[in-house]
Amino acid sequence: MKHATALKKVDAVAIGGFDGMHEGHQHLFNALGERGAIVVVETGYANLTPGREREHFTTHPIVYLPLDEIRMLDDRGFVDYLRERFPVLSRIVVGYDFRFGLDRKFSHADLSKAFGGAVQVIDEVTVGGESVHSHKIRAKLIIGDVAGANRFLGHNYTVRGDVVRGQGIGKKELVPTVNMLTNGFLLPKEGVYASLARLDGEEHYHPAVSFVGHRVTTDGSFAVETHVLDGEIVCKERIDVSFVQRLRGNEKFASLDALKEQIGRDIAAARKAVGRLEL
Ligand SMILES: Cc1cc2nc3c(=O)[nH]c(=O)nc-3n(C[C@H](O)[C@H](O)[C@H](O)COP(=O)(O)O)c2cc1C
Ligand SMILES: Nc1ncnc2c1ncn2[C@@H]1O[C@H](COP(=O)(O)OP(=O)(O)O)[C@@H](O)[C@H]1O
Repeated sequence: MKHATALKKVDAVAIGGFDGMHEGHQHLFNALGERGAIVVVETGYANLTPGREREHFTTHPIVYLPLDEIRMLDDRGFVDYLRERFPVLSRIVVGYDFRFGLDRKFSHADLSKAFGGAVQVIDEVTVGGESVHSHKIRAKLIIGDVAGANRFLGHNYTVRGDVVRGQGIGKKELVPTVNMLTNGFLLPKEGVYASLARLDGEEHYHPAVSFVGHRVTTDGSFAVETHVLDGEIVCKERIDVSFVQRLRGNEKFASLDALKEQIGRDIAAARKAVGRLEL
């Protein structure tokens, strides 16, 4: 949040790490009123929505607290710390498993006692009978289950980054692709994905197919590259790639022609998966 004056009006906060801004987190945010803010406890390990990426998934202002500043506080110390920053705070929203303080010693019950005001505890949020948590979303991405990760997130898993130059083979001999850096984001398992791409901050997403992995058929280097399905495009600075469905694993082909044929099949499969999808 930019203005210290705005903090003075915040009457409710939701507290947590909030990496992913997933379905469970959204239930907390829904309980915040008009003057509610999100308090992110920054561990430095967020890789689903690193840093300010979280701001794409909420309309509430976000205040970032470094974990080092609060990890040693006891329940009273933590409440004092919050009151200092939010002088008219009357409600704290946390999840059923919220813990804080040294060795995660304190629970929402301790917070309730120390705060005196309202502590609203959100029940466990599940999807398909499974409890939603950031670490489970990471586990799904690592095995390439982007569809499963998306169900937990409640939105398509999206990585953003600067556009970089590729080897220059794609455009000449295969298909044109936008290569990107994905600093800070966890990438799904190496392979080919039906995706949606937003180019240079455009409003809408284009259906696309993305490759994540070592280009074992060509120079062996690691790349995240996206071919947009709906014709010639220009993308110079930034690209957002949302992963929708895994199509296949990374493979080494005997020739560029064999890879090109497979890419043709990937494009057809991606078109089927995302051709008519809109965000
Ligand atoms: C849809 C798609 C699928 C791909 N699949 C593979 C693959 O299975 N194995 C591989 O080594 N490279 C794969 N690639 C990456 C190509 O090797 C890469 O596009 C080529 O090296 C050109 O790179 P450049 O854009 O940097 O010039 C794929 C690329 C796309 C667009
Ligand atoms: N599935 C869920 N149901 C209800 N509350 C949750 C859920 N997941 C997280 N929360 C709450 O959201 C806040 C942020 O939790 P955090 O630890 O960052 O999420 P996660 O457990 O997904 O890593 C905490 O108050 C936590 O209790």
